[in-house]
Formats: sequence, C-alpha cells, structure tokens
Amino acid sequence: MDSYDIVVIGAGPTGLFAAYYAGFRGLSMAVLDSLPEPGGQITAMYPEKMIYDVGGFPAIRGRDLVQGLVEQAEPWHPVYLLGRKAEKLESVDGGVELTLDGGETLRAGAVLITAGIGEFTPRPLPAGDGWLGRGMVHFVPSLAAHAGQHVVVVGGGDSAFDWCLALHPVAASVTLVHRRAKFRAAESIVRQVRELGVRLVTDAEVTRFVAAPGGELTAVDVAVKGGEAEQLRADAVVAALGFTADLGPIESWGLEIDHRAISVDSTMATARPRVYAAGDVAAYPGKVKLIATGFGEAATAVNNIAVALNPEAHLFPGHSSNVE
Ligand SMILES: Cc1cc2nc3c(=O)[nH]c(=O)nc-3n(C[C@H](O)[C@H](O)[C@H](O)COP(=O)(O)OP(=O)(O)OC[C@H]3O[C@@H](n4cnc5c(N)ncnc54)[C@H](O)[C@@H]3O)c2cc1C
Repeated sequence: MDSYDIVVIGAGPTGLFAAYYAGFRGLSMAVLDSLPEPGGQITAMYPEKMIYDVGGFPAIRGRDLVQGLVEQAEPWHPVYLLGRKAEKLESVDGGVELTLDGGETLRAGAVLITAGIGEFTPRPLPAGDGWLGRGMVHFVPSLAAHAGQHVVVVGGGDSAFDWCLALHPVAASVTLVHRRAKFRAAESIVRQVRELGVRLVTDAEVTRFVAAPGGELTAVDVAVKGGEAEQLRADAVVAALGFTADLGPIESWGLEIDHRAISVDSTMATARPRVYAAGDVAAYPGKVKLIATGFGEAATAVNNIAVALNPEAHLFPGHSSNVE
C-alpha cells in the first residue's frame, strides 16, 4: 500500500497550492482528482477566462494560473492520481486510510480535503454515448490537440462560447450547435463569437455521431426544428452542456457538513482526527469562496498538519524567501 505524509483530495487551485506547501514543509504528498486534468473549477468551467483577483497578477488567464500552480509544486514531485476518486476514509493507527474507486488503498499521515464544490459530472450528450475519448470531449485540456480540426461545440452557455473563442484561432472550422434559439451565455461573448464568423446552428440537436470505416469520427448528424436535417463535418465534438457537482462519498465520512461544505476550525481541522479541509469545501463563519482564500487556507492547513505529524515541528514555516 502506498503511503504519504499528506494525501490531498482535489487538484483544484487550493489542492495544487497545498501540494507546493507540503513540499516546502518537507512532506511527501499525493494529489488525487476525479477529473483527468488538474485545475478544478478553473479547468472544467473557465480555463480561457481572465481572472482579476489573484494577488500579484493584475490579470491572468485561468489556464495559465493552473499551469503556474502545477509548475510551482513540481520541484517537490507530487504524485498525481488523476481520474481517481476517493470513496472511503477510515481512521487507522497514526493516520488515515483512503480507499479509491477500484478498491486501491492509500495510507496517509493526514488527509487534506480540497474537494471544492465536489466531484464534477458532465451533463451527457445522448448521441455521443460511447464516444468520450474517441472524438468527443467535455472540456479541452490542450487547444493544440485540435489544430486544423473541424470542431463542433454543443451547448449554449458561457463555456460553450468560451470554447468557440479559444478554438477558433487553431481549428480549421468551429460550429456551435444549440437546441434553443436563445443562449444562456453572456451577450458580450455571444457577440464576439458571431463577429468571428463562427456558425451558430440553433434550435438544433446532434442526433448521431458518424464514423469512418476505421471508426474515427468524421461528422455529426444534426436535426433542426422545423428545418432540414444536415450533416456537419467533425473531427472533434466538445459537449459543453455543463456539469453537476456533488460531494458524493465525502458526505458519508462522518464529518460535520454545513450547506454542502465541511465545518473546520481555525487550523482547518475537521471533526475527525488527521482530516483537514481547505478551499471552497471548507466552511466557517464569514467564509468567502475565492481562489485567494483557498491559497491562504491551504498554507494554514499544511502548516498545522506538519505539527500534527511531528509535534516538534514549528507551526510557522519560515519565509520561503530565506530558502535557497
Ligand atoms: C465561472 C466561474 C468563474 C469564477 N471566477 C473566479 C474569479 O474570478 N476569482 C476567484 O477567486 N474565484 C472565481 N471562481 C471560484 C473559484 O474557481 C473557486 O473558488 C476555486 O476553484 C475553488 O478552488 P478549490 O481548489 O477549493 O476547489 P475546486 O476548484 O472546486 O476543485 C476541487 C477538485 O476536487 C475534485 N474532487 C471533488 N471530490 C472528489 C473526490 N471524492 N475524489 C477526487 N476528486 C474530487 C474535483 O474534481 C475538483 O477538481 C469562479 C468560479 C466559476 C464557476
């Protein structure tokens, strides 16, 4: 069984900063996330948006903030367990045992839950059943992977339009398909996408994915309300229909849950020994759910964990600027 000083549950901005901090404190760590990529809500919902309220960055694109956090933690070699979900948590002698989906177990001196608003489940595109990873994605980790491709984006919210904006410069073509005539996305972003000349097919639904004899995606069939069905060339489909989020198994771990978040004290400790929480998932009076808040809480949690694991350790870590 693999064993770490800290297992961080959730590779959103809070979990990634906690990985840096654990390394800075000389602690070994694994970071697990049910998503296949790090970055939490930023990666899943707004990687192309500019963020204006992270200290030190007057403006930073979501994707770049996540990359910076990953780079910042990298010197400490965090073990990333991506696409893996924490299912069960048990207190054991000297720490915590976590069971992942698939039955694998991990031993941790302490667990830091940075699960945000919970595990994301993409809203399904029924016609795309069986196509995930074979031409269909729910979000785009790498724009370069779509260079020169014909891409069909399905959805009418901000993220669908964000993907159109981001993909337009690299893709051969981008077409948006939405089942209504009205969009949920902000008017300004809809206008930008229209101005780029992206084709918007509305009152329309993707009914079938069309494969070449080799099995690769070549097109999608689209039914248009009151109009003629058409076939759109497609090397890739981005199904941007939104996500549902759910704390899922974490709610059954014997923690104190308050409005879908975990109650913590000022050390970020939960009701269970050696289990801490930080970021959006951590609740206390006056809590403000922001990236900047999560960074501070991650530092508080990890420094307190360092003392819980070794009572002779100092709570104050020293200044990073003093370390060569
Ligand atoms: C559209 C939008 C715009 C925003 N703009 C801003 C902004 O401008 N400024 C700002 O400060 N904040 C903004 N926010 C809020 C900000 O994104 C959140 O405060 C931040 O992402 C919280 O980070 P986190 O790491 O605590 O949680 P999250 O980012 O939610 O990450 C939690 C991670 O935990 C994983 N997870 C959950 N349960 C499990 C499990 N059981 N097993 C494995 N993995 C699990 C999830 O998959 C997820 O990746 C915005 C949010 C949205 C939706």
